[in-house]
Amino acid sequence: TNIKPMHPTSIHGVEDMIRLGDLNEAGILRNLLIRYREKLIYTYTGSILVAVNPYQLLPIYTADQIRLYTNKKIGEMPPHIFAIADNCYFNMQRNNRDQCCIISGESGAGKTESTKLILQFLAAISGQHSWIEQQKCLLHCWCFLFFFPAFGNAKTIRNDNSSRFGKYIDIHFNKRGAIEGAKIEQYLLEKSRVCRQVSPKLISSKLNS
Ligand SMILES: Nc1ncnc2c1ncn2[C@@H]1O[C@H](COP(=O)(O)OP(=O)(O)OP(=O)(O)O)[C@@H](O)[C@H]1O
Repeated sequence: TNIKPMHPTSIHGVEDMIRLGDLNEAGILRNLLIRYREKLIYTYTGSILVAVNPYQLLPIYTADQIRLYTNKKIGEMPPHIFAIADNCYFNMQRNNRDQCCIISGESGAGKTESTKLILQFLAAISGQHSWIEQQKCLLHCWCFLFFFPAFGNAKTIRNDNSSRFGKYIDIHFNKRGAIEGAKIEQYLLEKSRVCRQVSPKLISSKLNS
């Protein structure tokens, strides 16, 4: 008796979940599932971007995609992590104010990958000014992509390359909008993320069972 007909927006899914007729947990999950099946891993909820980890390389992070998302308003193009990066970059330039991006999710959700994609976008659009600036941007990105994982990541049951600490990354731009430098300001070491080796006894009992 409590069964309600599905709202038309829940049949094909929507790009911005603010527009969902069934704005409840089931409606949101269904919308994300419909889009995920079509390999559409990004969905907006207003100005928040929800990303579903595809666990496969999708052809949506190319140089062409960067060009497509540069200097566009949120909502002008389908939801994408590049749209968020572009929005931050142009708001910073337009309003001359610092911008902040918060990336959250459970272990293995794709936070580090999303951070890398934002850096990739910022390096591409801010390194357009000169060759030296472009090389500087690339150097900063390489530090993030290779040095930090080498020191601070470990394989866990949830993620083969899991970060053992949270990062607060400050990216500094010059007046022309090119990346000047970057620093990691704080480390957040959660107790639950400190890892240790499993005891040899436990390993052998697992192997024998
Ligand atoms: N956009 C994406 N495209 C393709 N694969 C992805 C994407 N996002 C995440 N992945 C895959 O999921 C794995 C886990 O992602 P990631 O390391 O970013 O998670 P995390 O949220 O930072 O986890 P943790 O909190 O444990 O560090 C990656 O190694 C990658 O294989």
